[in-house]
Amino acid sequence: MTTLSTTLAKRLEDPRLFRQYAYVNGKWTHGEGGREEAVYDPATNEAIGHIPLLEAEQITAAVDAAEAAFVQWRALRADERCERLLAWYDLIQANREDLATIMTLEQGKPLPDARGEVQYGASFVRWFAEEGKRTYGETIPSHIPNASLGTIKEPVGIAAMITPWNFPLAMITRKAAAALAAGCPVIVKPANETPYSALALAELAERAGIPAGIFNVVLGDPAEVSKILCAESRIRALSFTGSTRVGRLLIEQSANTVKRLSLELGGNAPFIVGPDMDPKEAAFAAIDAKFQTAGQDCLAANRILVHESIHDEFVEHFSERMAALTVGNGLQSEIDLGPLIHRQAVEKAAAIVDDAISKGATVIGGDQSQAPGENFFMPVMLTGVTPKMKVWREENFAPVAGITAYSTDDEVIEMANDTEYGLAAYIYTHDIRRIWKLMRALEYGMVSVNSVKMTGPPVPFGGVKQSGLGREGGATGIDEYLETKYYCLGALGSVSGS
Ligand SMILES: NC(=O)c1ccc[n+]([C@@H]2O[C@H](COP(=O)([O-])OP(=O)(O)OC[C@H]3O[C@@H](n4cnc5c(N)ncnc54)[C@H](O)[C@@H]3O)[C@@H](O)[C@H]2O)c1
Ligand SMILES: N[C@@H](CC=O)C(=O)O
Repeated sequence: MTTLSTTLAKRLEDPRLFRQYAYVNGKWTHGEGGREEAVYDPATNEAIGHIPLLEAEQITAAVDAAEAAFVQWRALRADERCERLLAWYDLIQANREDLATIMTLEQGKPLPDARGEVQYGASFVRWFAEEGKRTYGETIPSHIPNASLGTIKEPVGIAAMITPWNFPLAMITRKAAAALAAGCPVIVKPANETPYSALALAELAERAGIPAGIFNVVLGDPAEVSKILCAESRIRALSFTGSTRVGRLLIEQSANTVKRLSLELGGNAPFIVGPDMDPKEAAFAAIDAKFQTAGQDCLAANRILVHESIHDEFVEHFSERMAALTVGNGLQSEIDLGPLIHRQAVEKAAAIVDDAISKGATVIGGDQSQAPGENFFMPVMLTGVTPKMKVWREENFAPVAGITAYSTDDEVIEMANDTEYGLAAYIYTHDIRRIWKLMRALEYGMVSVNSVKMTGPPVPFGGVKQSGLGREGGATGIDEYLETKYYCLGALGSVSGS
């Protein structure tokens, strides 16, 4: 019998990249209790394969393995770890097409976007391979007679990572490469919706010579596994990307073991368009900022705030462009939007649209009878949105664009900041004074001016308020996995100028 999993394996140049096991201590592992879960292609709702749900002792075994492997991994020179990470980078690049196919099948995003994510994910591996060589300590001018003072950087210890389904590969590499370069072993718990990208990364890590126990992928019931990871005192750092709801839970669960926490949580990005903008140019940029990954992006423009003087023209261009977007199976060519991750996401999007309409918003587009399958959601634009509506307050994570008009800069600042979130904001205007005023006043970790693209390895990615803690990427991303050890070398005799 041909199943979709044999079909998936056949689609790959290297079928060994498709693994249906967890990966612990360098071994492909099934669940000792026999529990399994199916993984579905969101475009067709067909099962692509299964994953084992590990038992509690198996999660603890991953921690044992990481603890044992840590001794040698941290003892390697930074340039030796760099070589292994660069080998991993090369293998990710060499297998880009297979990795993209796996991603499209489990996540649904169009194949060109999946290829882009593989490239994006790989770029963090290369970045941190090099950054690992620059984890400098410092020399401190001494205030203690005959002493030398300074700091050295040391790996924090075992790092656990819990990652989401919307970027199944890059959200792992941005964390794991930083931790590995710092000398930490890693235990990844990917989203159950998209485990196969993580497992393919494990296969490639093994081939790259990353030792057993250093890169582990555990699978299981998310709440069960996370509880064990949080309670485990040998895990010193926990890095999570996902919803603010689960982020809060992990803070609570990690309190007893006082872990280093990095949290990349939800967003509710405002997209502000100034009165000087060409409405067509701004509308096309807003389309890109809203609809990538079918709106399932923490950076997606959630509230589009357009100056009243160009609002109507903006809306016209936006709706024209939105109507031209193609929705379908990401494996087909010329698709702009794939499916949402599952039926609940479609139901949530529909509820947000209904709520807005019931509170007075005007709806354009979104004829759901045209949806090419159960998990698809046709793009919708809502105008006249207000703070009372869910589309304003909640991250919709769907192709639902909420638009409203404003009249002054002060008003739009207040509107933009009227949320518990603070991840990313967009400003479109060429007026330098307005840019500076808005950029400084917006309570967001990242502000992008006249550019939809803002991310990449060299930048500190992260949010303020309830969008999270810490930064990933950039010159400081590796610090999430390093401890600063201060030393005082005393009784050195007379140390001149110490
Ligand atoms: N800030 C960022 O960098 C960033 C990037 C990507 C996604 N996100 C956010 O992620 C969210 C969407 O992703 P999602 O739906 O996968 O988020 P989610 O919080 O539901 O899941 C994220 C991870 O947590 C696990 N999880 C789910 N329930 C859990 C529980 N009760 N206890 C412990 N772990 C649990 C999931 O299995 C998954 O691995 C959005 O809010 C989005 O903004 C943020
Ligand atoms: N697009 C984001 C992921 C958020 O969902 C990124 O680039 O990190």
